[in-house]
Amino acid sequence: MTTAKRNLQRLATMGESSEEWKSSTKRETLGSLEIELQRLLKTASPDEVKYWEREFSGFRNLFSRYLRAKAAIDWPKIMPLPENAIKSYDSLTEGDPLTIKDRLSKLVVIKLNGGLGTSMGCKGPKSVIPVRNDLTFLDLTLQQIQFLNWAYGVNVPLVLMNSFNTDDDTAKVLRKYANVQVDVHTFCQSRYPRIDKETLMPVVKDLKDPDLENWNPPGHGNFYESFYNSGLLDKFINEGKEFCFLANIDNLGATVDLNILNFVMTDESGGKVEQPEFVMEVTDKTRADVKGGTLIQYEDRLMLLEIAQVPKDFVDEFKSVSKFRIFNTNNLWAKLSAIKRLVESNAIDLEVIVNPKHLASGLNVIQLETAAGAAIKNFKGACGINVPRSRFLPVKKTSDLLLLMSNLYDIDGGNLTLSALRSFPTTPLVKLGSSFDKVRGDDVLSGGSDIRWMLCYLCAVSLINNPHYSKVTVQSLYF
Ligand SMILES: Cc1cn([C@H]2C[C@H](O)[C@@H](COP(=O)(O)OP(=O)(O)O[C@H]3O[C@H](CO)[C@@H](O)[C@H](O)[C@H]3O)O2)c(=O)[nH]c1=O
Repeated sequence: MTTAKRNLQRLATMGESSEEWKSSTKRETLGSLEIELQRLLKTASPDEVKYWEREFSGFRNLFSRYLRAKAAIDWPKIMPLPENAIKSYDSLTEGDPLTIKDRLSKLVVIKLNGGLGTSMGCKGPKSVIPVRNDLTFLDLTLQQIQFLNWAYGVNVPLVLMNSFNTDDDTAKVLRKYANVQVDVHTFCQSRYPRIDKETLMPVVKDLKDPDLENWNPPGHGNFYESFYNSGLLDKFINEGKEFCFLANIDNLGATVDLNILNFVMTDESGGKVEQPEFVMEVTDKTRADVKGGTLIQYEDRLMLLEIAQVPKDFVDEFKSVSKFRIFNTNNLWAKLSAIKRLVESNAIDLEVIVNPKHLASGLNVIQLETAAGAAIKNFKGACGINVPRSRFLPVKKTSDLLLLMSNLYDIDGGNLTLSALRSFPTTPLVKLGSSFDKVRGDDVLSGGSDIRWMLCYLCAVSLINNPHYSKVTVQSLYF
């Protein structure tokens, strides 16, 4: 009798729920996966065997957590956040001005640079899309750090976590920063096999097959392990660095904040309160914040809840701003020695997010991912800080980009601030028709811009400058 038939029989006789059924069949898959991974390893070129062994060890770990995990979050178990879970940003101070330099010298800035510009119709890394005056996310990020280093006479390094999708292109682009006064380091996150949705086995059959469709970067939660494996974590600890500030490269509001830096590095309680090893910057949720994550209290712990983990029936409730009032900006501060301790003891236990995809070949696959903020529950004394919206300027769609392209924001030293000429403290809600989904039709690395997009931009700039408009809706333009 086949495994599937045996399971069917068990289901009929034991009256198992469909969730239990799914879990039990998944568990039986682990053995088959092991055989498949061993077979795949034999197809690796001899000089890459060690690399693949390490990647598969991480993948095996993630896959078995996926098999062990309960299928969905138990919605009624979500509790209101405890009172002290989220600190108010206004309660923080910069601390002693004479020691700011000392604190900055113990900081490392890390930007998550594994994402592509595909959602805005671009090939290549998202970070090389021009935002303003032909300056890209990467240019502006470097300007921000260079400005900080000049202002305080320090040398805060910038680390980029690339993925196999962005590593080569980023390396090419980085050459142009040879004269910039910022120490830039890069490392590449893991590369895990995409899984056939039906068989739950890796799609790839030969490790020499160059087709990148067979692989996925396993989410930014992979940061902790990959940073450790890169050797950079140890290097920075040995140099006396204490904290890292980690953020999405597509959030230009994620600059180094001296108040939060002082909060994580200074024990003002004289040892009475446990110092936070981890801080998540959250912000008041708006109706624009539909995709992403929020902090919840679950099974007596703080937990990041991502939209992908929300059962279908509760998605509207999750998106509402009444029950879930705050939003994870993904600006995270983590103590380097704590990352080392947790990785070495295999104690970073991130919820597995299952991301279904449909490949060009027609195959339905799943990719397993984790989110960096989910580690909040593993660090000691972790908390959230409710930061002003100016620290969260995400660019996920061309409509977000339009705001940053327009003169709604002033730029100084790579930092964006809302123009004083704007009569409202809020930004306009921009809705663009589908003809403006793409930044440009060609490769972002090769330059050249899309004329329709530029016209739309010019039109919107004039709307934004008019204080009577709080909404910009451009469905289509004819010319
Ligand atoms: C999946 C993945 C992403 N990235 C990079 C690309 C982006 O710069 C950054 C965020 O990735 P996204 O896939 O866009 O994640 P996003 O949907 O924005 O969600 C994150 O950021 C949101 C705020 O924008 C938070 O509310 C969510 O809790 C958090 O998970 O991380 C990587 O470097 N590696 C990856 O594997």
